[in-house]
Amino acid sequence: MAESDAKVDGFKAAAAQAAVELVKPGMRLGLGTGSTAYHFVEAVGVLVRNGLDVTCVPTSEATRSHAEKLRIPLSSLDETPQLDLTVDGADELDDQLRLIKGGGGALLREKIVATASDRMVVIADASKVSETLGSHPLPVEVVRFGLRATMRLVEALAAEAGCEGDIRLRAGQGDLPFVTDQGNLIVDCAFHKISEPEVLAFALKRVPGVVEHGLFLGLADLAIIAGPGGVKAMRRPGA
Ligand SMILES: O=C(CO)[C@H](O)[C@H](O)COP(=O)(O)O
Repeated sequence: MAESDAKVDGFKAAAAQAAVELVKPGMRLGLGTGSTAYHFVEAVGVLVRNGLDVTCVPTSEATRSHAEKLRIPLSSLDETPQLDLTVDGADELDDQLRLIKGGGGALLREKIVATASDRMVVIADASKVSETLGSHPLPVEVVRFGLRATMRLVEALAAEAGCEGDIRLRAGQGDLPFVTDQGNLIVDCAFHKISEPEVLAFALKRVPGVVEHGLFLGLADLAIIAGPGGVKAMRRPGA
């Protein structure tokens, strides 16, 4: 039976609380996006209120406004191009800490911030862990120009990479498409099973209209997973 929303939210909060233990004075932090990262931002807000000195780079406008309300000192990657630690959620992860991200539409900034960080830590409730990626649709950020041609090419190259399924433009408000913080669109690809994420990632990067995809490969070092059995750490093999 599926856990209740309140229970799942409690697991998200527990994972975030465990991750905040990694935050040390003077750190430059990347702040993720989504309902799990929300708890982490809240916890950092408490540390800041208690006098901790940190500098944070948000991965979305939503996280920026949340952090501003908590008076967390903010910076940008232009001012602070190298970060010590980024803590972010994920839509799905496997035991090699390969991730699907972008359910909240922030994948591009999230990937840029995670890549600029010495360490990326994922926080999630246990329902996000999968044996094989693909249960969650893969978000792909695309430019508006040539949208239909880009979607056709995504479909064709993904099929060559062994992934087939429904590919659709993410809806926003009313009849409008969802627009990312960077002014791009998101195409959600319901592949159901991504047996070789590296092969698919390489294929998607060949499409000129694709800005970035939600496969985060080799980026996360540690995942903090909370569920009915408590809080557990998963490490990337070889990290
Ligand atoms: O990638 C993301 C946003 O772009 C989020 O981290 C991901 O969607 C998980 O969100 P949540 O913690 O709300 O389940």
